[in-house]
Amino acid sequence: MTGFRPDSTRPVALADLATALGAPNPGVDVLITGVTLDSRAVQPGDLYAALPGANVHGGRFIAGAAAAGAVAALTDAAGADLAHAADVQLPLLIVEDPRSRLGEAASLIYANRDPGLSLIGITGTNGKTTTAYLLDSALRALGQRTGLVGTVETRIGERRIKSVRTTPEASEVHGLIAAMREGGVDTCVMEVSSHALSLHRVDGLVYDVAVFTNLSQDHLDHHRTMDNYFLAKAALFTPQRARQGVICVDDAWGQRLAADAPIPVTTLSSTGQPADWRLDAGEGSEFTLTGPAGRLDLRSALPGDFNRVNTALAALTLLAAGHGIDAVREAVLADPHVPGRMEKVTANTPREPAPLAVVDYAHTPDAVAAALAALRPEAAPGGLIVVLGAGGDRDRSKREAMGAAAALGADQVFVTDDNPRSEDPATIRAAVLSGARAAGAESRIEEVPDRAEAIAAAVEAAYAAGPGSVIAVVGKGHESGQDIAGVIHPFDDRTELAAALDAAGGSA
Ligand SMILES: CC(=O)N[C@H]1[C@@H](OP(=O)(O)OP(=O)(O)OC[C@H]2O[C@@H](n3ccc(=O)[nH]c3=O)[C@H](O)[C@@H]2O)O[C@H](CO)[C@@H](O)[C@@H]1O[C@H](C)C(=O)N[C@@H](C)C(=O)N[C@H](CCC(=O)O)C(=O)O
Ligand SMILES: Nc1ncnc2c1ncn2[C@@H]1O[C@H](COP(=O)(O)OP(=O)(O)OP(=O)(O)O)[C@@H](O)[C@H]1O
Ligand SMILES: N[C@H](CCC[C@H](N)C(=O)O)C(=O)O
Ligand SMILES: [Mg+2]
Repeated sequence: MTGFRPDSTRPVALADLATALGAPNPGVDVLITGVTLDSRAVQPGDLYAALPGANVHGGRFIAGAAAAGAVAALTDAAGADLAHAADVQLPLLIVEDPRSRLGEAASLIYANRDPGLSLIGITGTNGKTTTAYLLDSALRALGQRTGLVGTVETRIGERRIKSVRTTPEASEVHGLIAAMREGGVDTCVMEVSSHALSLHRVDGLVYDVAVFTNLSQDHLDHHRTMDNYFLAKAALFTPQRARQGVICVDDAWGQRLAADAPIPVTTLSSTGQPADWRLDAGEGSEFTLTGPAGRLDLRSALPGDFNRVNTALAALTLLAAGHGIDAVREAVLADPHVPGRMEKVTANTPREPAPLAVVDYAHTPDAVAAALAALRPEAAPGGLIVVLGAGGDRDRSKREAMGAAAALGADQVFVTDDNPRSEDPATIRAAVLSGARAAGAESRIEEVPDRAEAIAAAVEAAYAAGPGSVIAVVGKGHESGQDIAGVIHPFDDRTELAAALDAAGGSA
């Protein structure tokens, strides 16, 4: 749960909601003031959406929801059967696919047909969080009050709360937009995951600008094929969901999206593909953007070619949203802080010469390759050392490729645990290791199950490699816990890395 709900609501009569959803009217005169799909989060006056799930049918919790103050439930026939079997008296709105109606219901309940603020939605496999922070920082530099919804946190102006998922469920998303309107937010920047699109989490919202970063392997556990994964993302670039698009056409998926999108789009290329805007890399982190509205000389605050692209996408999104080119140039140069993405970590008492130590969120094969390529120029004469694992209960087929990308991109690889979740950690490591071993020499690859020990071993290896060495701890970025068998153990790569650097300093 995000924990944000609007303070005031405009109650909706159950009969009106039934009409809007095309559900039979239960004939009970109640007013609805909120909505949730989690019985544990019900507040008095709520509609409880009892949805069928992968583990359980929400219909099982209708009694609990009623006890907590829900005044009606939205469900399907199976949910209604469960409610009747439990002798629950709550009025029911029964529709065929309640998940697909939740956005519409929430939009009505939270009066979001006209949200009263600008909405920017960012999708793509990698770069959503980074681009969202870049945009948020630039919008604030432009004097706007901003809202942010994404992997790291949800923010309304200065109020912030840690995120559980990248894009919350429709009931929360709509509650958030209403709370942002109340809080005087001018623009909300939202990461829109492919899960969100395929699971109807952003139904009922129309983005002023939709942004596409890139597509590469991830989440095939959910989408099965890259084509389905692409189509889930492409659904954002339709008139029902967005007024216009900003699309990076560096990969073939972006090119396909730009060619097929039934909305106006602005394209960007950093690789020489035909596009409206061309990105030319300059010295260090500098680059120029050249396109129909002129030329922009910009600089990326974060290392890596890909961060030039993210910065360029942020700039083009602001132009698309109607900001002038001079204002955009200034705003994009405002220094953003992006937690856990290419974030430098330093020791309190470093033993000099200290290695460059970076925490990054790369958890796909493409991102691991991109992050290591970004750090390669820094790694001389010492080596580039990477620490990584892969998450459990997620796409299994990316693990070998992540290991291979690590062995190809780094000189030394420490394979460790990420969030094993319900899976056997050794099995996950074995997949990462086999990919690494297939791509690199055995002597450069080591398995250290405990993540803190792996980080400490990487620090020792960096000192052994000598001056100019680099350590990249990737996969968990901003995360503050490690999920092992459903228990979240406090763990922050940045803290562990700083502690390991300090310990190495102390041992000098
Ligand atoms: C595949 C997926 O996204 N599943 C989501 C889905 O699960 P589900 O429908 O199968 O849920 P279930 O456990 O069977 O329960 C059924 C229903 O009963 C409800 N329930 C359950 C128990 C209870 O006591 N009371 C109650 O009301 C649940 O809220 C749910 O609506 O609905 C649940 C409730 O909202 C989500 O928690 C769950 O997300 C799971 C935990 C998840 O991890 N999703 C990840 C993969 C995800 O969404 N990731 C994306 C992409 C990340 C990125 O690349 O950035 C994200 O946006 O974060
Ligand atoms: N434009 C990009 N192209 C390729 N790799 C990128 C790009 N931007 C960031 N990365 C890499 O991907 C990692 C994840 O970036 P970020 O958190 O911004 O993406 P995300 O799309 O929000 O990911 P998630 O879906 O997990 O929330 C970064 O830490 C970096 O290694
Ligand atoms: N939003 C991504 C985050 C993955 C981060 C990584 N640390 C992992 O646990 O796999 C997901 O839910 O797939
Ligand atoms: Mg993200």
